[in-house]
Amino acid sequence: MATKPTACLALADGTVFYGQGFGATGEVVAELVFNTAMTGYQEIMTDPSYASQVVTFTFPHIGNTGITPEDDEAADPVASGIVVRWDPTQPSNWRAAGDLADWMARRGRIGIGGVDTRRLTRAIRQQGAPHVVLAHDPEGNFDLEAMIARARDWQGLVGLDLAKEVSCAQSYRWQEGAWEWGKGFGASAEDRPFRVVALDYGAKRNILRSLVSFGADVTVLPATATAEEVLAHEPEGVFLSNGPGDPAATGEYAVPMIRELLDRDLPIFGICLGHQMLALALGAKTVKMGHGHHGANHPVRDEETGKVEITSMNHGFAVDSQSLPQDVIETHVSLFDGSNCGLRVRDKPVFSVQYHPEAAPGPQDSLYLFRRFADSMRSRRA
Ligand SMILES: NC(=O)CC[C@H](N)C(=O)O
Repeated sequence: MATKPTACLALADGTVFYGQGFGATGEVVAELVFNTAMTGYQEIMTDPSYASQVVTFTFPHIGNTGITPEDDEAADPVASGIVVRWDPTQPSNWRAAGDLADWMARRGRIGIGGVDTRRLTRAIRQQGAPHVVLAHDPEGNFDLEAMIARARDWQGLVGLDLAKEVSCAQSYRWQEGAWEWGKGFGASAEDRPFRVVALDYGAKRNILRSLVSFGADVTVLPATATAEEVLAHEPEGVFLSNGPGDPAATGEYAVPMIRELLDRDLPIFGICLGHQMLALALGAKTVKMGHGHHGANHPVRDEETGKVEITSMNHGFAVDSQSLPQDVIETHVSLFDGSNCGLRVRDKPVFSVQYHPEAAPGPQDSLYLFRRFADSMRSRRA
């Protein structure tokens, strides 16, 4: 006799997937996205950009390397839940300090295993990222009608401001890095560290580490910090982090703050949500994508050199390149769908990318962007 399902995933259109639950019990409503990375499930789940999203992995073996505290991109998993092909197995990795399902149970995150993730991914590709309810009940009792209605009635990510929710409450100094790593890419040990203010809209730790590696002394400020508060730190450069939710929903605080900073002659570097908010501050528009880009193998062309980078991506909104003003140059383009992946302001040390140069997980082709930020601070000093 088949095992009774203990978890179920209901899509707003009424499609239901059953499987075996693991991790926490309960129910969440979220947007469902697929991620194609073959490694790095822990970094993905702890990336604050995944707030209010359930991630289905196209790679079938999730959990097999366990949980390693050094791989956390935030203190806790932020993705609402995960969908996997195979039930997680016992971890087998010398670095592992714990087990994925236990970790999820302790941190309140729901998993469902045994799902036909190919079929689910095809559905997402066809209809766009659906609203879903994911439920785990060891007794296997599910009120499907209520779940489908809840998914259908959920407002979704458009217009949702989540950056404020996941940001730090107070400012702090980030000191961990890998100086040697930066050195290999051109940071100079003789440089006095560059004073960098990093705005935390849901920053991944490996971004902060990468900034330090390339010579920054990083002070992290909360998402709602004003331009005055930023400038009080006398930054030599300002960094705008990644983060969850709709970039346009930060129009009350982040966008006007960035606009004020643009009037100063300051190097500014943005990643992902930071890129989108910088574009809004410059007068461009952002749009919601069909199913977005979530993976670790996305090809991007540098429009200024013709070089192709393989990048790590995680975004569901994008900058509309048609809306970029005259003084803004489109620097990078996705080779999957031609969408905007980078910009810079003509004659100013202000630039940003849609993808994740800090990897974690993913290839390190784009680390040069951290060096570029350090170089612009070095030139300003000179
Ligand atoms: N990784 C990110 O910063 C994501 C940015 C934004 N929340 C998006 O989905 O497009």
